[in-house]
Amino acid sequence: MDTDMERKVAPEEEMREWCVALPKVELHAHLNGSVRNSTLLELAKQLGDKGVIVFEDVKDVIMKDGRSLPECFKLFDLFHILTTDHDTVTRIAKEVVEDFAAENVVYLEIRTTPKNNEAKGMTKRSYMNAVIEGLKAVDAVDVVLFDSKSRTNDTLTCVPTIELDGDTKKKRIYVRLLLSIDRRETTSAALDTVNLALEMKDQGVIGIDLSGNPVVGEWETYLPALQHAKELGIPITIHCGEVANRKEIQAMLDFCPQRLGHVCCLNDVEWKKLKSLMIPVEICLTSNVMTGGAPSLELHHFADLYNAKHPLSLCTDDCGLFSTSLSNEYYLVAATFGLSKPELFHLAQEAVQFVFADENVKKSLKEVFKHAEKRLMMLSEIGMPN
Ligand SMILES: CNc1ncnc2c1ncn2[C@@H]1O[C@H](COP(=O)(O)O)[C@@H](O)[C@H]1O
Ligand SMILES: [Zn+2]
Repeated sequence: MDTDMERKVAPEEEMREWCVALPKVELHAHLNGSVRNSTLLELAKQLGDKGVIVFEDVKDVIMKDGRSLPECFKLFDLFHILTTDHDTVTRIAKEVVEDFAAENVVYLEIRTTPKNNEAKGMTKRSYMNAVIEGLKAVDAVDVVLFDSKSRTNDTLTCVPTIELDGDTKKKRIYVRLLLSIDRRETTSAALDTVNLALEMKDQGVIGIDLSGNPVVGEWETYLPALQHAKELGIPITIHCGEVANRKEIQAMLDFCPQRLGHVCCLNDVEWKKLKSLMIPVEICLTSNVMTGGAPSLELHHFADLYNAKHPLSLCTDDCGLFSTSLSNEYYLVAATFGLSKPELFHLAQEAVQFVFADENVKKSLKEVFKHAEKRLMMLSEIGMPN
């Protein structure tokens, strides 16, 4: 029988563990799509007991495997019923950060749609305050939420604290917020969100996202708000090409945001244009395969972009909804496309370049990776690519 010292680990299992140990940067994660199933079930049970929903129906929906794109958006409406009060928003924000930190995400941009809900006395501002309260309530890890220019002592003296071999130091995770404009919103509501992002830039809000059901709404509706954000110097990321809307994909590429999410349904001309513009892409493998944006993992456009050395970063999109994790997304890349550990490390490290946070944070993150590289090399005697 194996002793602990001689523990034999299957290569697949060893690779999974290595992907967890790898420090990672998450740039595309929706708050309400990243909620733990156990929390959703608990919230559903409470609302079921109050007679607001039928628990058994909701339970089946939450636990179902595989979701089409239209089903996802039905589910989000349900999630929003479950999570829409200030205390619950605070709770899920706290848990989501804890979960990402637990798998060695060292920098997290979490995006969420600020919500008005008169019945709950909620404004977009109070919703965001509840999110921030959740981030501050995290105790298990050290959350760094502000830019060094707006607060002192937060980022300049970062000591990397990736724990791979039983150190007892607290882990550190940088967290920044992106405010999402939902495609159902009006121009004026979208402008409110951009103005809120400006107002909250000293509180960890560093960017704008355009998301929501891709078959709903018109590009022209959000353009004034996105233009406004651009003029204010607020970085922007856009969900692009989840469906084949030629006119919109063209307009999004012409707008040239700092980053794009998904880029699934681009035709040859659009694909060439994306590559020539070198806009960094947030790649969401599991999400795209589950919602039909990519035919399979093997045929996912990751391979084309990766081989072309296009700037990209692996992301989860909605780790709760799609039952994945960022470590799993790295594992899938290794298992599907045959990337080696040094290549995976390089991929994770490169994502630092595309974060919306300031240069001090980037510098600290580079240190984190430098430090981790030595440890990961010790862990599996790997060499890094030149
Ligand atoms: C699957 N692909 C996707 N495509 C487009 N938008 C998505 C999305 N996944 C999530 N969202 C957007 O994020 C919201 C949930 O988080 P928040 O309430 O903002 O925290 C959804 O309502 C949708 O607008
Ligand atoms: Zn998304």
